[in-house]
Amino acid sequence: MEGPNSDSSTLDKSAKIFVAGHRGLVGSAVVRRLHHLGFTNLLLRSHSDLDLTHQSAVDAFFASEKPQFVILAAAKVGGIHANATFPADFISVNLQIQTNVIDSAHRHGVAKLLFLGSSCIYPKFAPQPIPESALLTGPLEPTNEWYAVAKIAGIKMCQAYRIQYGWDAISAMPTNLYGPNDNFHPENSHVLPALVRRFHEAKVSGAKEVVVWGTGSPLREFLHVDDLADAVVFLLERYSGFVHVNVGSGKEVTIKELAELVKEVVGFEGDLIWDTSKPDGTPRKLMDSSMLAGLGWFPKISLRDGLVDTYKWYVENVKQ
Ligand SMILES: NC(=O)C1=CN([C@@H]2O[C@H](COP(=O)(O)OP(=O)(O)OC[C@H]3O[C@@H](n4cnc5c(N)ncnc54)[C@H](OP(=O)(O)O)[C@@H]3O)[C@@H](O)[C@H]2O)C=CC1
Ligand SMILES: C[C@H]1O[C@H](OP(=O)(O)OP(=O)(O)OC[C@H]2O[C@@H](n3cnc4c(=O)[nH]c(N)nc43)[C@H](O)[C@@H]2O)[C@@H](O)[C@@H](O)C1=O
Repeated sequence: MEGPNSDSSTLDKSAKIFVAGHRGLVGSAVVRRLHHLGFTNLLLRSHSDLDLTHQSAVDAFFASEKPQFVILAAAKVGGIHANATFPADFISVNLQIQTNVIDSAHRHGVAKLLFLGSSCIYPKFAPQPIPESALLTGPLEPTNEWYAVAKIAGIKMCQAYRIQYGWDAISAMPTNLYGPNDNFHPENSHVLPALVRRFHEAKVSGAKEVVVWGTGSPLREFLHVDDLADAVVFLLERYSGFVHVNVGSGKEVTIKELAELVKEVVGFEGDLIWDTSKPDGTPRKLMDSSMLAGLGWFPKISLRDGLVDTYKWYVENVKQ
């Protein structure tokens, strides 16, 4: 799906841009967006070619390739179950990747870096919609506090390098994302891809019911990854501020409403069963994206359209 806002791009189309994590949900969407805009000199390395937790390998990569811009979309990512089950991996891997990339990028002359965090950086009971100023004002949601602490450290590292070296490192905080190349793992993924897979498999097998986690009452804000990629390029080109920037759709739904929508889009005709032994997580996390709106960026893809697009991609690429 085409993003609308970064079309009048100002960067040189031959700029050497390293998109870290280009095979993931976000990284692949950023690559699609940059290609659409005519960028011709993208620097890409898969995880097997360059493990970003290896400091010396990352440093050698930056020393030899000398990218001009970096979009840091490589991370250890997962849904509520993965975050709560593998806390050591989520804090350790993320701290290593972002520390290695940010520090090497600075030392080897990268002009600008964009770090991707997440809405989970905010306190569990932050004011709604959540402004950027809510950072570090209260306790985090326990299911993802390890991941959140790493992401907060990433924001602070960008700010520290800006203060000490005048280096142009910025941070974007997306809300819950979905789209092509998402992780559709049955347990470790986020809710939207998990439900796409579960409803699709139930439809194909003729199952009478589908189990959905929690009570269905938590509210979540979803943004299609093509909108996010558009915002990322927009910020890379037009924002050089100290404060991290929220990137949301401004629209929230309950998990129950989401499950009903996925059921309808997939075409499953059975019942929903709620497994209340599973955690709900944060009750609500609607971002206040007025700072980004003030810069002139707005999302374009509705949840229904984005879900139809994602299900089509899933059927064509993941399941027969
Ligand atoms: N998905 C979401 O809902 C949200 C995501 N974000 C943020 O967006 C960013 C990207 O997330 P997303 O695209 O969803 O995640 P994905 O898991 O889809 O992609 C992450 C990418 O990083 C790569 N990667 C992981 N570890 C390493 C490593 N050690 N060395 C090199 N590459 C590595 C992965 O490769 P491989 O698969 O081979 O390991 C993968 O290509 C993250 O910073 C995340 O916090 C923010 C808010 C919401
Ligand atoms: C983006 C954000 O994502 C994570 O936070 P989260 O928003 O809680 O993520 P989630 O998508 O996994 O769950 C959303 C809600 O949905 C419910 N739910 C129902 N059924 C399924 C289900 O089948 N799978 C999952 N995963 N959740 C389900 C689930 O119980 C919860 O109430 C962070 O850890 C962190 O990674 C982060 O930053």
